[in-house]
Amino acid sequence: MSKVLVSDPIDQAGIDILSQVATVDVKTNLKPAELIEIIGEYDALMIRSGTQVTKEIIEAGTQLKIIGRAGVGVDNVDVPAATRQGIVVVNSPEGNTIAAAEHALAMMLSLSRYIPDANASVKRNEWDRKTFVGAEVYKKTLGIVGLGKIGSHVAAVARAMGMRLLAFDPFISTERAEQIGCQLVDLDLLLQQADYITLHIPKTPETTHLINAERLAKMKPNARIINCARGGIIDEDALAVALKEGKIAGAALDVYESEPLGESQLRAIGKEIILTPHLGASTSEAQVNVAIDVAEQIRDVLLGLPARSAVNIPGLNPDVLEELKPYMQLAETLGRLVGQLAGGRVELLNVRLQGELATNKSQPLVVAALKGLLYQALRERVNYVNATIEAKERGIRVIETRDASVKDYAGSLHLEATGTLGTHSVTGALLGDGEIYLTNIDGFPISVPPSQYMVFTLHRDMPGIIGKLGSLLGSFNVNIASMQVGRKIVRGDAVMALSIDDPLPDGILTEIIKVPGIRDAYTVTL
Ligand SMILES: NC(=O)c1ccc[n+]([C@@H]2O[C@H](COP(=O)([O-])OP(=O)(O)OC[C@H]3O[C@@H](n4cnc5c(N)ncnc54)[C@H](O)[C@@H]3O)[C@@H](O)[C@H]2O)c1
Ligand SMILES: O=C(O)[C@H](O)COP(=O)(O)O
Repeated sequence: MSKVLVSDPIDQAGIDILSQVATVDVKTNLKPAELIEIIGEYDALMIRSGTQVTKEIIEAGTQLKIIGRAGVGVDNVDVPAATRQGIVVVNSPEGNTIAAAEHALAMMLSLSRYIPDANASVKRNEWDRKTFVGAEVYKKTLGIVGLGKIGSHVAAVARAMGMRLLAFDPFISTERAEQIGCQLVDLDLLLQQADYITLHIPKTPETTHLINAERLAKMKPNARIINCARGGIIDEDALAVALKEGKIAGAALDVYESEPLGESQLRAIGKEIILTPHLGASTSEAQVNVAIDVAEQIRDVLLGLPARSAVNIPGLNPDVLEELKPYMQLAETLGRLVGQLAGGRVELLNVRLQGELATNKSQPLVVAALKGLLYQALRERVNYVNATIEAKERGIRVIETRDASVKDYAGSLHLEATGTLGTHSVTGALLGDGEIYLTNIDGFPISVPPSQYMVFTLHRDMPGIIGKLGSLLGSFNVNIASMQVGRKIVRGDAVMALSIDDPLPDGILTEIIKVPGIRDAYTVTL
C-alpha cells in the first residue's frame, strides 16, 4: 500500500479520501531535518503553506510521486526540482477563492471602522467612542490589483456595496474588466485615485516590492491598502514608514515577507494597521474544499491516473484533461508500442492527430506518447511530469501534425518513430465503448485491441504461414489468445498481430524469423 505524509493541518475529509488508497501519517511541525529523514518512505506529500518543500527535501523523497498543496500558492515548493525528479505538483486553484476574497473584504471594513482596536478597547473595560470614528466605503473608489479569481469576487461584492471599481491587471482585457464592473487603468492612476487598494496577484520577481516607498508616496493620504495575496508584494519597511508619517491612512496584512512574522516595526503601529496570521483560506468551507480537491488528485496519481490541477504539467488544465482523458491512455499505449517496434535509439517522433482529434490540443497527447515511448528505457521513472525533459535530454525531436481529413475512425492518433534501426508507425483509435484499438501497423490496416504481450510479424501473404507460426509457438508452449493479419494487397506484404498469454520466451523471436516468408518479427509488452 502507498504511504502519504500530511505535514500541515488538513481537513479530515481529505485524510478520509487518502485513506482509501494509502496509509496516511499526519506529522505536523516537522523541522526540515526531520522531514528529510522520513520523506524517503513516502509516495506522496500533502502540505499547506507551512511546510517549505526545498530541493533537499525533494531529493530525499526518492519514492515521491506527488506533492499536493491544499491551497493555491505553490511558492513554498521548489517546483523545478520536483519536475526534474518527475514529481507531480498539484494545488487547488479555486477551493479557497471565496474565503480569501471575504477575508480581504473583512479587512477593508475592519480597517474603515477600526473594529479590531475598538473591540480590544471594550474588552479592556473602556468606552471610547471618539477614537474610532471611521469612514464609509460607499461611493469610495476601490483599486483592485490582480483581477483573477479572488480579485473578481472582491469586485462583485464591493460593487454591491456601492463602490467605484478600478483594476490593474496587464493580463486581462478591457472587456473582461468591464463585465466585472471595473475600469481597467494603469497602476499609477489606480494608486492616485483609490481610497482602498487590495492586492490579488501572485508573488513573482515582477511583483516583489511592487508596492514600494515610491508607489506608497503616490497614494492619497486617506488611502488604505490590503494585502491578502502574498508577503513581499508590499515592502514592509516602506509601509511602516508611510503609516508612521501619515502618508497613507491604513493597511491590513494577512501575509508577510517572512512567516511567521518575526520582529517587526509593523506591530508597533496602532489602529491604522491590522495584522492577521495568514488566515485568508482559514474557513471550514475552504479547508474542506481544498482538502478534498487535493486528496482526490493524490489518490488519482497513486492509482496511476493523471491529476486535474498539476502545476508542472504544461497544457494539462482540467478542461483539456477532461476532453482528452480517454485519448491519453491511447497515446501512451501507442508510444510504448512504437518505441518497442523501433528498437534502438529513437531520434524523431511524429505525433499526428487525425479526424475529429485534429481540432484538440496536442500537447497532453504528445506528453503521454513520450511517456510511453520512454517506458522501455526509464520504466516507472518516466511520467507526465518529466517525459518532455527526459525526451529532450535524449535528443528525441518531436513533430506534431494534424490531418482532419482522415475519416476511418471518429478520431485517431498516429505515431511514427524514426531511430537508429529505422522507422515504424502505429495508429490507434477509440471505439464506441472507449476501448483502444490498434488500427494500423507500419502502414498495414488491422483492428485489434492491444494486449499485454504481443508479437508482430512482417511477412509475405502466402498459404501456410499462419499455420507454421502457430505450430512453432505451440511447440514452445506459447498460447495464442488472438491473431489478425493486415494486408494491403493479396499475396503482397502483410503484418500479423498476435496476442499471447505470457511473455515470449527468450530465443523464440530468432526462430520465428527463420520461418520461410517471415521477414521480421517483434515482441512487445504493453
Ligand atoms: N491569504 C491567503 O490565505 C490566500 C488564499 C488564497 C490565495 N491567496 C493568494 O492570492 C493571490 C491571487 O489568487 P487568485 O486565485 O485570484 O489567482 P489568479 O491566478 O486567479 O489571479 C491572479 C491575477 O493576477 C494577475 N497578475 C499577474 N501578475 C500581475 C501583475 N504583475 N500585475 C497585475 N496583475 C497581475 C493575473 O493576470 C491574474 O488575473 C495569489 O497570490 C494566491 O497565492 C492567498
Ligand atoms: O495560497 C493559498 O492557498 C493561501 O495562501 C492559503 O494558505 P494556507 O493553506 O496555508 O492557509
